[in-house]
Amino acid sequence: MFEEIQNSDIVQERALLVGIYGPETPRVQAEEYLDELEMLTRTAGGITVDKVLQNRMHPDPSTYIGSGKLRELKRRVSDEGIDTLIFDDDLTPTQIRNIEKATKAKLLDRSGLILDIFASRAQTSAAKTQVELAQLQYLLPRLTRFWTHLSRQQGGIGTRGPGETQIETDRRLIDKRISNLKDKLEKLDRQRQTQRKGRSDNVRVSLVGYTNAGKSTLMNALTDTEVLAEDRLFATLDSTVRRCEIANYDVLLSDTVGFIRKLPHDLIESFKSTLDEVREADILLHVVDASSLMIQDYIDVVNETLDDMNITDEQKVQLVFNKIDTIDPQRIRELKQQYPDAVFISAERGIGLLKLEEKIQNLIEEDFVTKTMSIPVAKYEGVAFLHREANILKKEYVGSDVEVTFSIAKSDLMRLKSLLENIDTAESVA
Ligand SMILES: Nc1nc2c(ncn2[C@@H]2O[C@H](COP(=O)(O)OP(=O)(O)OP(=O)(O)O)[C@@H](O)[C@H]2O)c(=O)[nH]1
Ligand SMILES: [Mg+2]
Repeated sequence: MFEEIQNSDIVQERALLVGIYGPETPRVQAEEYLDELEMLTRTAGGITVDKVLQNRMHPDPSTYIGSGKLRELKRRVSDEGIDTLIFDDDLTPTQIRNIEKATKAKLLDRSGLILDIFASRAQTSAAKTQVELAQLQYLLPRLTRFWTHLSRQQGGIGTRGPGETQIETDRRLIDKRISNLKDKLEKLDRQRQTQRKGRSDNVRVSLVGYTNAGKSTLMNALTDTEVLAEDRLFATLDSTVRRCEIANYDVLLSDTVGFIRKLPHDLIESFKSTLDEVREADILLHVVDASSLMIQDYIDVVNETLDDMNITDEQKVQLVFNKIDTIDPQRIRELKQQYPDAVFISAERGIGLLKLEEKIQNLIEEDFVTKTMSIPVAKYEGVAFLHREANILKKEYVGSDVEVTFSIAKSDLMRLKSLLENIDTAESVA
């Protein structure tokens, strides 16, 4: 049963990729989706034999593609030695059943493929747990499919009764496993939270962006370390945090998992806590691959995913166009016009990094002010607040006052002021 879930036998499988285009997805876009699916297939270790697109108003509810196309697929599966059909959209259990029956090929959809890649790349206990949870949640509504799979191997027909029982047993097992995994994740979460405590004085910067945009390469360039960066999708699954200095500020820089369109919802759910680093960051550097053609699409996917993960827009987001070494100057000029606030860099060649650091410094300083205030000692709540939220630069007692020089985020300064106003100081005046 659990062997099936792993899907890892995709290694060197020969695959046909299948998608549709129509009123909602123009052909060029569908082609880009399939190119990306090809990259995913390669990352999973498969070989794309061909990409098949069909023009349709909607996916067919029972077979996704039309019956003519289905027959064509069936023929190609046997003629060209195709092992697997990979669909760009998620299929319903009915569609899976019907297509499997008609083509006798192994089926995978985009979510299944992404989950498979995540499973093969997960290194740490947290990532492994998160991926397994997502896989089981993905599998649960599709259990029938795996049963048809098994029943066919066992000779099929007539096994329906025992099959149903088997599914019930599997379902219970999986439910139990899911709740175990959730418990484990909660524990890991608490550990992580303890680790994060004590970091609150630093400025936190998080790298976010589409997979393969160059986040890890930028992390390496800014921190002089070696985080794995490679030309594969989802090279990074866990957040890595590194300390670095930017314009005299102690910065905690975190590198995170990349996003992709149609990221399976279960995966988003289970990776939520990995992205706590992002949630708690002061500044997000949104890294974009400047060489791609549909830049705004990629930016939108990242923004939508951040929304999905309830990452509030309290943080400042700085667009960083990477890989400018791969595009011509004319294109750079166009992009600069379209995105006047973006920074343009090549993380690999070290181009534009000083500009980027300057920008980060500006963002930090926009937010922080340095202040000197005299606070009556009696308003100890105010002083305690400062100790908690500000960087104290100087502190001196002058009579019944304490004179403090501190640097603080503007929003916290407002909170401090209203806190001080609301403390009743009648006693201290007397
Ligand atoms: N030409 C060029 N290639 C780059 C640049 N920055 C990164 N790359 C390449 O882009 C690929 C992806 O880089 P990564 O840093 O792994 O990208 P990532 O955003 O961390 O990707 P995931 O962790 O998979 O989400 C690698 O092959 C890098 O060598 C750049 O400035 N120029
Ligand atoms: Mg990475």
